[in-house]
Amino acid sequence: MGDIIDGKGFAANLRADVAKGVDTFRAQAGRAPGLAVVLVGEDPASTVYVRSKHKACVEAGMESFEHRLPADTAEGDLLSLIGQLNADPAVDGILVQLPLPRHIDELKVIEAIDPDKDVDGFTIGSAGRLATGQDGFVACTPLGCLMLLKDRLGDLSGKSAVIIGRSNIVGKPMAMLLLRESCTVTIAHSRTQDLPAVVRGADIVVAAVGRPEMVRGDWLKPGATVIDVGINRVPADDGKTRLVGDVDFAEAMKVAAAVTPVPGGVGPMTIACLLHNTLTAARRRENIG
Ligand SMILES: Nc1nc2c(c(=O)[nH]1)N[C@@H](CN(C=O)c1ccc(C(=O)N[C@@H](CCC(=O)O)C(=O)O)cc1)CN2
Ligand SMILES: [Mg+2]
Repeated sequence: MGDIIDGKGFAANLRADVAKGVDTFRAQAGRAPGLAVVLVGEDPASTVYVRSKHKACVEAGMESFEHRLPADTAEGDLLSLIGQLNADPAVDGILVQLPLPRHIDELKVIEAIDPDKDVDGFTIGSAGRLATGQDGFVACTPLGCLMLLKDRLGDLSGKSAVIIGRSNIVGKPMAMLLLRESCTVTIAHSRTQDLPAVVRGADIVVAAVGRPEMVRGDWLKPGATVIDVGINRVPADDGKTRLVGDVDFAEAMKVAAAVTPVPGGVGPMTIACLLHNTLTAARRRENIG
């Protein structure tokens, strides 16, 4: 039986470390780090995530500036709000909760964020900095996955990693991070031929496709480390719904050395890494170590 990777516990420790860092920052800078969170519309999941981010910020001793805009907000109004936040000295980090309503061009909005305040790591500037090995912000979910992998495995150098999914916010930055750690990286996707055989070659599997329990136990190399980024809501036996990942957890646990659960694995790391990035942004802006 493999081990369960306790992302929730790791995230709680990271948040406590950030809170200590915030105390030190406040003593040095005479102010708290500030995060602006922008939510457009009332998508129920996004509303929950934004509330969690606000609560986590306050618990870490940071300033949280919440901007809730109606679903029919004009793109131009959202862009001018981002312009104001870019110019606001109390704001170290800016986050626009995704997805945005369909009439708004997500790329245009993200690109309006100052890369020095891009704590979500979604701008082209941040992606470019990551790809070229310069200081920038790494998207929170892949950063959280990397932290869990390094905690579990130590040095990742020479390991074979397969990432299933090629999104800009998880798959691609994850590949860059693992390459930076000297892994041999494969990005698999919907057109990959014989995906089970590709996954079977991996010491590290990161599943980020959004397909419930797609990765089966017999796809895994015995002793692999499995990071499940999927958060899929599926019907449960009692007529309600339950959350499952992209990996069949019970099967994976029989073959792998360690697996992240859903919930309680990667998800909590996303918010903890957001706080981590915001503290980093504040330190950089104040030129503090
Ligand atoms: N601007 C952003 N938008 C979105 C991001 C992001 O990082 N930045 N990521 C996701 C949503 N997300 C944070 O925003 C997020 C998703 C999931 C979790 C989490 O803790 N999940 C729990 C389960 C929660 C549940 O019961 O539904 C878990 O996995 O244990 C936190 C944050 C998309 N948008
Ligand atoms: Mg859109």
